Amino acid sequence: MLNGGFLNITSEIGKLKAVLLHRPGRELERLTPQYLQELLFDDIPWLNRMRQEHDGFAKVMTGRGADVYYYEELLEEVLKNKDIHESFVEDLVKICNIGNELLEKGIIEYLLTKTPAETVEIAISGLHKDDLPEIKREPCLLDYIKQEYRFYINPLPNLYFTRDPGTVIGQGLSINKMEMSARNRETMFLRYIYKYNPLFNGKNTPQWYDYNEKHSIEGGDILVLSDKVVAIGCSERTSANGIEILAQRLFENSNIEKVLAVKIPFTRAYMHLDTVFTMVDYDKFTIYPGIEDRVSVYELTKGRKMPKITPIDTLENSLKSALGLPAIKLIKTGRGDAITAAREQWNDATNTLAVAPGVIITYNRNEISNEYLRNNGIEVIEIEGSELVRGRGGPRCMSMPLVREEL
Ligand SMILES: NC(=O)NCCC[C@H](N)C(=O)O
Repeated sequence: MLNGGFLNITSEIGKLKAVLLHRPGRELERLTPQYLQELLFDDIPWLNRMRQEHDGFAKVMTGRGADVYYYEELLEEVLKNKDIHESFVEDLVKICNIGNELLEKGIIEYLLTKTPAETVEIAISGLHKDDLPEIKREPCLLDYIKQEYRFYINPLPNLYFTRDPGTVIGQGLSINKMEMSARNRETMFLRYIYKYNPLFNGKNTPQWYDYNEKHSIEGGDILVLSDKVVAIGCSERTSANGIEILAQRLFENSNIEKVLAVKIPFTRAYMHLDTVFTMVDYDKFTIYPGIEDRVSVYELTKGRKMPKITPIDTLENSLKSALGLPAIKLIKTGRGDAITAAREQWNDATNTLAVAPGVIITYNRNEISNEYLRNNGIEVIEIEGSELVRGRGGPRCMSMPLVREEL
């Protein structure tokens, strides 16, 4: 097995040492009511306030001893190499499916006049049609038909949910295949960072999955429960096929011995497993009440070509056996009250991020759930999130842990 990389995640709760974020930028100012649904938003955030809130989130993590890295900075470092810049620009235009060769060529030429920082900015916030200087060419039908749509390169307003495009499992990295096309390009950025940024030490870091694969897997569904067990939600975003493939690779190439496939209802309100269930301490989880009875759990272990599958009766039993614990505690959001829980789950009360065992970050707006977590012995650090929450994600969604202390 390869050894010597920087990445190391063997639990959900070990002290957080390094994390990858994206500070919301101009891409959020390119959301319009017309395209909200397509871009997976429910409302239009106020960017300045959102950035303040995001800085507050980052500050809590640095205050707790974690190094904070930003997508935009790691990618910019990589693009300082001229050849990599060139290949990135070509891949960027290719993945956007613009569909007219001359136009694509013009956009590539334009982007190659930009500095690495400017290219990163355009790659994330999009290329508005008005920003492209006139290219000498005959107009194509696309110019007329798609006139209403204002971008050659779409903005990526969901990039601040860094949890989803990539996941560190053990000492390796899964570059995920997004189910939603609005988010596909995010994974390509991570691939460049993994391959070329020395921090990721790509040569010595195994890659478990790639965004070019056929079956979707999104990071919000992957919970690294221990150095031997991973839970993966089968959801609106993560396919059963993807889970099987990733599981078998982990069994063959890492220390992981068991994958719990947790099928949750396929609906936007519970888009990923971490929107209804997160780990908060050695033996404690927070859960959206009622979901325990609507999930089915399958234990996957190493098979000859594909994993062996054993259905397990309850989520609770699967966790106890996987973690080797006599008992676990499921702490219900909204103190178990159906209306409070539904309201607070929508605002990501269940989507907590542990910075150490029993110490979690949550949004301050979820008052009842936060108080109930405290009553159950959890230290809750609250952050502002009135604007951040409008993209439908909480502290766990907004972070991609790179290194945690071993338990
Ligand atoms: N892990 C997560 O649940 N991430 C939240 C992603 C929200 C984003 N608007 C999306 O729909 O993909």
